[in-house]
Amino acid sequence: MAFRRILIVGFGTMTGAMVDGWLAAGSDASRFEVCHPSKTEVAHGLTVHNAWPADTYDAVLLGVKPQMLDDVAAGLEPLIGPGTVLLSVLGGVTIDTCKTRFARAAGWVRFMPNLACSIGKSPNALFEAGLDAETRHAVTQLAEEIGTAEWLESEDQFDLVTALAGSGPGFVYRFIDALAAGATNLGLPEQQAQRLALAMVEGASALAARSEHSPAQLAKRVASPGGMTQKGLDVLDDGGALVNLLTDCLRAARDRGAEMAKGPAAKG
Ligand SMILES: NC(=O)C1=CN([C@@H]2O[C@H](COP(=O)(O)OP(=O)(O)OC[C@H]3O[C@@H](n4cnc5c(N)ncnc54)[C@H](O)[C@@H]3O)[C@@H](O)[C@H]2O)C=CC1
Ligand SMILES: O=C(O)[C@@H]1CCC=N1
Repeated sequence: MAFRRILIVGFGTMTGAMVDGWLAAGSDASRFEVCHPSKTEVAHGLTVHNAWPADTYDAVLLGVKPQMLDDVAAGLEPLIGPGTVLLSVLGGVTIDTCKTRFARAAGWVRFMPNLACSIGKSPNALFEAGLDAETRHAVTQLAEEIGTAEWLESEDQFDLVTALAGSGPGFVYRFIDALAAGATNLGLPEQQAQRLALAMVEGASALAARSEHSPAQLAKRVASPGGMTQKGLDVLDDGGALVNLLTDCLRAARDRGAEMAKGPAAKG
């Protein structure tokens, strides 16, 4: 079985990037429909419904902001019967919350992509409840069309995985900016620093992805003993500075997910 008809509720940055990826991977635009109360057109000429459609779909992809869940849940529920799987990309919204809102669904999936799905490079974290083996396979296929499928067998680590793989691009973009800002602080023209930082990260990550060496080994291959790179690495490694900073960063993002899961009052 494959998901042939998917209704998207909340067609924004994230679900738009997912559709870009699915279309690039060969899906036909007719596979997707969008439900939005005010939009008349969306990218790629997908069909837009301004009211809840009286139709059935293999899957509903929920992509509104988490704070908007209860604004759409009551209207959407009648569309999600025993033939429809609920796929949610909402950060900090648990499977139990999805089950409560859409109790009759064929199954519930937390599907955590990142924006690189638009180029087929998203590590997609997945957690499900209620799926049979065939439907779980269909979700795996859907994820693999836009990157990789990483199933979690327990929801406990979902917020941490979201912080790492979903929010991660935000942290990497900040790192690229910071590299460029550092070089600018030291005298390089800003535009040139940004160009070099971005091209360097692109090349370094592409190489790491296809190298037989781990990132730790690659760092050693760059650093000549007593040379320039080692001096720079010593700054990052001093007292575990970089690891500590990134642990704090991931902890803050992860814990925000748990806070959001407690309910609308916690959603800032
Ligand atoms: N942006 C990212 O990199 C990632 C976002 N996510 C999740 O994706 C979800 C959406 O985030 P973004 O795409 O960044 O936000 P966004 O603001 O770009 O998208 C939300 C969309 O929902 C639409 N919307 C609002 N009310 C609606 C309604 N009543 N009916 C139908 N559509 C409605 C908005 O017009 C907008 O297009 C969030 O829950 C977030 O946690 C998950 C992973 C990564
Ligand atoms: O910032 C957020 O809450 C969402 C979840 C992962 C990426 N964006």
